Amino acid sequence: MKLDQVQLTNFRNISNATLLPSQQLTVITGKNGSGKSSLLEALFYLGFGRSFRTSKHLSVIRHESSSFSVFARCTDEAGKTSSVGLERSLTNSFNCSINGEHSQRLADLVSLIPVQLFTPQSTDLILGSPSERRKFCDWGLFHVEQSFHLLFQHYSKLLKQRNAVLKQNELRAPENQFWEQQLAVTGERLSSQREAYIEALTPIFNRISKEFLPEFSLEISYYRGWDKELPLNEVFHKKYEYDHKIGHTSSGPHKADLRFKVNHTSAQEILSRGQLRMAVAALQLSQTALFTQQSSRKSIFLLDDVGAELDLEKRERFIDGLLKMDTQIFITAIEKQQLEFIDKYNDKKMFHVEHGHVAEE
Ligand SMILES: Nc1ncnc2c1ncn2[C@@H]1O[C@H](COP(=O)(O)OP(=O)(O)OP(=O)(O)O)[C@@H](O)[C@H]1O
Repeated sequence: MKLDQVQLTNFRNISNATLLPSQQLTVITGKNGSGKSSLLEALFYLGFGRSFRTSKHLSVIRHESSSFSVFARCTDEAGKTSSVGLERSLTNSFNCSINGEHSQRLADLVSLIPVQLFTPQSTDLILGSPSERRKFCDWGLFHVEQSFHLLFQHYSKLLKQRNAVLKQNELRAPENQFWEQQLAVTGERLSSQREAYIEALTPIFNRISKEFLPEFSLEISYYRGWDKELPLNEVFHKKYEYDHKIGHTSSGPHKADLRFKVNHTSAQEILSRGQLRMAVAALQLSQTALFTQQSSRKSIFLLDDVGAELDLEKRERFIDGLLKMDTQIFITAIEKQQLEFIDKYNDKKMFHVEHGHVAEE
């Protein structure tokens, strides 16, 4: 999917903007606080239904306005065009639309627009909590495995139910044991999909990480969230007393993690901040490659403040890699000089943002 036109209304400091981006590379420049990241944040909303900077939708609505909207006209790989968008208001009402049809189901919208993001906070993917890494893995599955979203929702619902029952100490009731069994079956299926995903990602990551960090041999491995020797229902059974004591389920795919090692030691113990960024860039490039390979679709990549993140050579390598996979890229930078190599790209568009006004250069 590629975006042909994007229209924002009352989004942060942008009252109104219409953008006709390049199908390949769109560069957005402007001073600090001009509204560059806000533009990317709006695009991120199309792919995730939320911001990458805040969990409060209301903070995104332009001051003194009652709602914001983001709409886009896009074309898929078969040449079919669609109009999609979403709106959020101060009363927290939410609406998304696909070709004029209104819906409350965010998944319908975000499944159409596969968006990835690289920001100054991207090292959280390695340094942050396991939930960041699960989200990373689940993004790939959500966009490729049709059954994943339902499976994930089903598992989350059953897990909530087990946790509620655990607090009441009624898990041994026969009807609750039935639900626990369902949780174990769903958890095993969810975990198999994640394992297969990481297995497919690993050789791609091994190749790409060597290009970004040739001096290291980075390894990625998957921890499924419980003892690899035991089936999940047995673990639930064995840990019942402990889970009851702590009031929630301590094992299962909701505890899964990805681990990164360099010479058998945690990557975060060895790599510098800049090297961690390169490892994340390699990881995201690998995910884009796998996405393209598994789905024959194109993704949209947002690179925020790229100048602060990678050195010039790695910036170029990253962008070259994404363009090779026909990814539609949006980059923000304070100054064009941070991207001095972009003259070599023919299909590009440049925009400048000043006090929330977006103009093509
Ligand atoms: N809800 C809002 N309504 C109006 N303006 C807002 C709102 N939220 C944030 N702003 C302002 O919008 C401006 C744009 O911020 P943004 O983060 O997009 O800038 P930027 O160009 O990416 O800057 P930097 O280079 O410093 O990261 C800031 O001046 C900010 O104070």
